[in-house]
Amino acid sequence: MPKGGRRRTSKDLGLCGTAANEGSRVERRAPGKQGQVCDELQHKAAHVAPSSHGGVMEPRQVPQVTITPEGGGCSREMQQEDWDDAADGTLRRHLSSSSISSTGSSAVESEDDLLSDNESKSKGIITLEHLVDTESKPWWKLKTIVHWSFSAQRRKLNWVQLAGHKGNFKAADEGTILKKFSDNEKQCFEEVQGDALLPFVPAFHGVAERDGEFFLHMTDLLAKFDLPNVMDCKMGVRTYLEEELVRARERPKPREDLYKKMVEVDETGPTPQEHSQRGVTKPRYMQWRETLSSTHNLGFRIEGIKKCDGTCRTDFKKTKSKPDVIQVFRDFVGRDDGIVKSYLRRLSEIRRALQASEFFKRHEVIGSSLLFIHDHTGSAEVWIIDFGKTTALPEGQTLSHAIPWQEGNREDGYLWGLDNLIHTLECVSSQGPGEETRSDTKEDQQTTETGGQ
Ligand SMILES: Nc1ncnc2c1ncn2[C@@H]1O[C@H](COP(=O)(O)OP(=O)(O)OP(=O)(O)O)[C@@H](O)[C@H]1O
Ligand SMILES: O=P(O)(O)O[C@@H]1[C@H](O)[C@H](O)[C@@H](OP(=O)(O)O)[C@H](OP(=O)(O)O)[C@H]1O
Repeated sequence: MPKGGRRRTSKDLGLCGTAANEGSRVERRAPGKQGQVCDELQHKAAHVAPSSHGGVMEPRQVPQVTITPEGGGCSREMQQEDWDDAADGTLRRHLSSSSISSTGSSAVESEDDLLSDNESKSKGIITLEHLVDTESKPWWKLKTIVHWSFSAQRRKLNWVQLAGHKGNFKAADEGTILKKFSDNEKQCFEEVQGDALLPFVPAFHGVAERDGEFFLHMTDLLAKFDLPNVMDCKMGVRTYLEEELVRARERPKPREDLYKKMVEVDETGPTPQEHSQRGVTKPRYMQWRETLSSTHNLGFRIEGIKKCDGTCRTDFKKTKSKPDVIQVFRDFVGRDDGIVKSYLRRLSEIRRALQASEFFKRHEVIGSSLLFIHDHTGSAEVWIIDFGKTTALPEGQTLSHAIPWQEGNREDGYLWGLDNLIHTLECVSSQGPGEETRSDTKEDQQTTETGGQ
């Protein structure tokens, strides 16, 4: 979740050349090389792309993406089947303007851009549309195909960013991705080395530089899956930092973008004053999001789901009640009880690890997600991602992660949310909820003190 700001230099980051420490190793790719790699990839793609006419793809074989009318831009990457569809030249896809590879514009853009997320995070189911007619666009304008060598294609076709900020991710070497640098997140990655949580967070490969910008280099959790189903659940009862609350109180800064997002979902959301100023403060928006979704009543919320059939949904802002959440989970896992069991096992392991973790005890974990991934082979995993807003507590202070938040105590409700999440999945399982969780999780058990912004 690193925010805009100016570009970081290695000096800003306190990095000098290649540090000995693996955690702070900076990889560099020479500026200009990317263009060359891109050209090579274009060249290769032109020769390996499935085509009935020698090496070069014909315009009519180019897949694009369609967002259904109710939709905005769902984060969406090309899927394997898209490629297959492209091969027989029968499908055509349109892509929302905010999404990656939207316009079929110049192929000069970086291949990495194909991993970028779109502007709006939600709302659309992507569908295929059969090609009736063809537009003749030169193949070199169609960046959806020309960027990847065949070996790299499969992984990239699988990749999806379900939540978070646009453009935060880039492709990297086989099985890895780059996330925009945040000092806070880097520190967290370094601190979990040696902690009980290590087996549950993506492997961290250090800091990487691309064309003067810095990134956290980490394992791509989707890489080893075959057409994965992916779900992002944001954990905790609170999604903003206490310091954001304090700042907004001291210097309230109503934001129009947040006001617009609020009105888009619920016209009656803003107060009369917010309507007249056409702005809401960040904590106010975040609290509204929390109470509208299941963050407040369950301690987690669903941010997005991508299924193996290529459909992608991030329109869960109002998915709040336990039965509604259970229904979404049920749909996500299909009727596969084996997958549910694997997820439950993994969640129990994560729970044990959290309880044993020194890192967890000493950090306020805000905005972090659990990423659920499974595929048709029966493989199912859950990973802890996004430490962008995970903050160390003052020396000597620890959190229970299970008691209600009151301003000042910095509790995040993570464990309470995890128990509710486990209970939700148990309800999805054919065996129903177990005794243990049934007794200690209850919807709406936690009340939070918002401090009102
Ligand atoms: N290591 C990873 N492997 C595969 N996919 C990942 C990985 N990390 C993140 N993602 C994808 O990217 C999305 C956003 O990740 P993340 O939450 O880290 O981004 P962010 O920009 O910090 O989000 P936010 O703005 O909510 O804090 C996830 O929902 C997931 O789809
Ligand atoms: O999910 P929505 O409704 O799109 O709302 C965004 C979401 O809650 C992000 O977590 C938050 O970023 P942080 O977690 O980094 O605070 C972002 O704040 P931002 O607009 O200030 O980036 C919100 O706009």
